[in-house]
Amino acid sequence: MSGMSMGPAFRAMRADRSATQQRLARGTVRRVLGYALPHRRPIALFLLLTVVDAGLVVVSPLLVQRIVDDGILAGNGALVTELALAMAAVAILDALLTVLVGWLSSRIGEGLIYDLRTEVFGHVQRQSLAFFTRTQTGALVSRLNNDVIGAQRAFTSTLSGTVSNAISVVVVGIAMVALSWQITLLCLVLFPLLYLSSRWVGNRLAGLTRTQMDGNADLGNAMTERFNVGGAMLLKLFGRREEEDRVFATKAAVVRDLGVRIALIQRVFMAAMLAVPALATALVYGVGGHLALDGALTVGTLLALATLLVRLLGPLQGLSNVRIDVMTALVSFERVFEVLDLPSLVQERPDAVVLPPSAGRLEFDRVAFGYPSADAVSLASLEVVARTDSRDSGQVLSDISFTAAPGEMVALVGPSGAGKSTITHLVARLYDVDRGAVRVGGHDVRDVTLDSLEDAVGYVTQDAHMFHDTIRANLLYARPAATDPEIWDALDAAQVATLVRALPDGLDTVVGDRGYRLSGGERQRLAIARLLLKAPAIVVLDEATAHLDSESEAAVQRALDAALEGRTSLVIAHRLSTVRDADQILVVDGGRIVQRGTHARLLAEGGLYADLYRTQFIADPSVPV
Ligand SMILES: Nc1ncnc2c1ncn2[C@@H]1O[C@H](COP(=O)(O)OP(=O)(O)OP(=O)(O)O)[C@@H](O)[C@H]1O
Repeated sequence: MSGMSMGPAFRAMRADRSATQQRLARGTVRRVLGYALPHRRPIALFLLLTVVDAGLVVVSPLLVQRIVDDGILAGNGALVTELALAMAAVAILDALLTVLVGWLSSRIGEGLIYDLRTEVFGHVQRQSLAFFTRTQTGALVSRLNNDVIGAQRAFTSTLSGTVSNAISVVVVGIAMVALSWQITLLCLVLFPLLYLSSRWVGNRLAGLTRTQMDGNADLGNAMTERFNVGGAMLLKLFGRREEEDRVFATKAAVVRDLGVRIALIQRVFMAAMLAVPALATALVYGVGGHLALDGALTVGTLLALATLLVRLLGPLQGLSNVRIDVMTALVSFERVFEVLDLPSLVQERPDAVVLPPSAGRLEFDRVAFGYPSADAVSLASLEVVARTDSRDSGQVLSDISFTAAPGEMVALVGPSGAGKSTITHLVARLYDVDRGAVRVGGHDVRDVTLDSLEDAVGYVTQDAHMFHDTIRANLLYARPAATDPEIWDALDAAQVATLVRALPDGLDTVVGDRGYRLSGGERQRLAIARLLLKAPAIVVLDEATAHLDSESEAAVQRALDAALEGRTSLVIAHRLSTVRDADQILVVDGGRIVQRGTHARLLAEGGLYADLYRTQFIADPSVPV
C-alpha cells in the first residue's frame, strides 16, 4: 500500500496507450457493471477494506512524529513503548488487510474470468460451422484467454488501484498540509516533473512494447505454422531450411533489439523515479531543517513530513495512469463482447418441436443455397490473413429436390466441386438453406430442436475426428449412458473389436491428436462404432476416397453395412458396390441434380453418369456392370 512499487507502475507504463484513443460503443460501461453485479458483496467489502488500508498510510508517520517529539525529546519512556507497540499493531493490521484485500480481489477477479469464459465458450460452441471455417483457431483461443484475463486484471487492479491511490493522495495530502502547509506547497513543484516524465516514458514504452508484441506474435505464428505435421512436411519437401532460418533470425533480431531499448528506457525511468523522491526528501530536510532550527517546526513533524512525502509519490504516479487503465479494461471487455454479440446463423426457434428419434424420412424440397459471406459469420479481427468481405460464394445449389423414404439409400455422385458435400451439410443444419426446405420425418429442420435433430442424424466423414482421449471416452461422446457390453457390441459390428482388444490398454487406450496412431481404416471403423452407439435414424456418409488395402476396405465395408442396415442414408459414393446398392442415385453437377435413377437405369441412359462410371467407379473397364 505504501511507498512505490515499480512492477505495477511499469505494467501501466507499458500499457497500450492507443486504448485511450479508441471509441467505445454506447452502453459498454453499463454492460461491464452488469458483470460486476453478481459480485457486489465481495466488491463492497473489498472497497471498504481498501479505503481503511489506504487510510493507514498516514498513521505510522504521525506516530513517528509523536514518538520523537513527545516521547524521545520529552524523555517520556512509557510513551515511547506505547507508541512503538501501536506502530507494531498498525503494521500487523496492515499485513492482515493486505491479505484480505488480495483474497477478495482474486475472488472477484477469478469469478469474473469464470463468468466471461464460460459464457464465451458456450456462445462460440453454438456458432454455425461457417464461423469455424473462417476463423483462425489461434486468434479465437487467444481472444478467449488473453482478453478475458486482460478484462479481469484491468477490472480488479483498476478498481483497487484507483480507489486506494485516490484515498491515499487525499489522506496524505491533508496530513501534510496539517503538519506544514509551506513545505507541502514546496513539494507540489516536483509533481508536474514526475507527471511529465512518466507520460513521456509511457508514450515511448507503449509504442515499443506494441511493436515488440507484434514481433513476438509474428514469431509465434511462424513457429505454429511450421511445426505442425503439415507445415513441417512442406518445409522438408521443398527443402527451404536455410531461407526459413534467415527469415526467422531477422524477425527474432527485431524483437531482441526492441527488448534492449525497452529495458534501457525502463532503467532510465527507474533511476528518475528513485531520484525524484530523494530530491524531494532533500528539499524537505533542507527547508524543514531550517524551520526546525528557527523553532517553527518540531523534529518529529519534520520526520513525519519526510515519510509522508515518499508515500505520496506512488499513489500519484498510479493516478496519472488511471485513464489508460480504465480504457484498457474497457477495450478488453469490448473485444470479448464483440465475440458474444456475433449471432449464430443457425439458431433454434423458441417454439421448436422435438423430433421423434425414429424420424427416418429425408426430403429436400426445391433447395437453393450459397455459402454465407464472411462478414455475416465471422469477425475481421479473428481472421489474421483474410479480411472479411461481403461477397458470398454465389449460388452453390439450385433447385435440389429428392426424397429418401425410411430405410432407403440415396447416393450422391458428381464431379469435384459439384456440391455433394454441401448437400450433406444441410441435413443436420450445419448451414441453413436460402430457399426451399430440408425436412426430416416430415418436419422442416428449422422447426425442430437442434438436440433432437442431432440425435436423428449421424455423420461419418472421411477424416473422422477423435478427441485426444481414451477410446471409451470418444465412444461415450455419442451416448454417455452406454454400458461396456453395448460399447463392445458396437465395436464388434464396426469390425474393430479385435483391434481394440489387442491394444495393451484396451478401451482405455488414448487416441486422437497425440494419442495412439490409428490407420485411416481403423479410424473410420471407430467412427462407425461411435455412430452405431448413437443409433441415428438417418446416416450421412462420405465414403473414403483414400485407398485402403483390400482387407481393410472389406472390413470398413462390413462395418458400413452394419451402420446403414435399416437406416435412411445419404452417401457421397466412391464405391461401385454403393452405387449398385443405392435405391436412388443423384448425379450432381454445377449445384443441380442433372440425372437420377438406379444404377442400371442411369447406365442405360448414358450421359454424365455413364462417364463418371467409367472414370470414377471402375478402374478396370473390363469389370462387368
Ligand atoms: N465453406 C465454404 N465457403 C464457401 N464456399 C464453399 C465452402 N465449401 C465449399 N464451397 C464451394 O461450394 C462448391 C461445392 O463444394 P462441395 O464441397 O459441396 O463440392 P463436392 O461436390 O463435395 O466436391 P468434392 O467431391 O471435391 O468434395 C465449390 O465450388 C466450393 O468451392
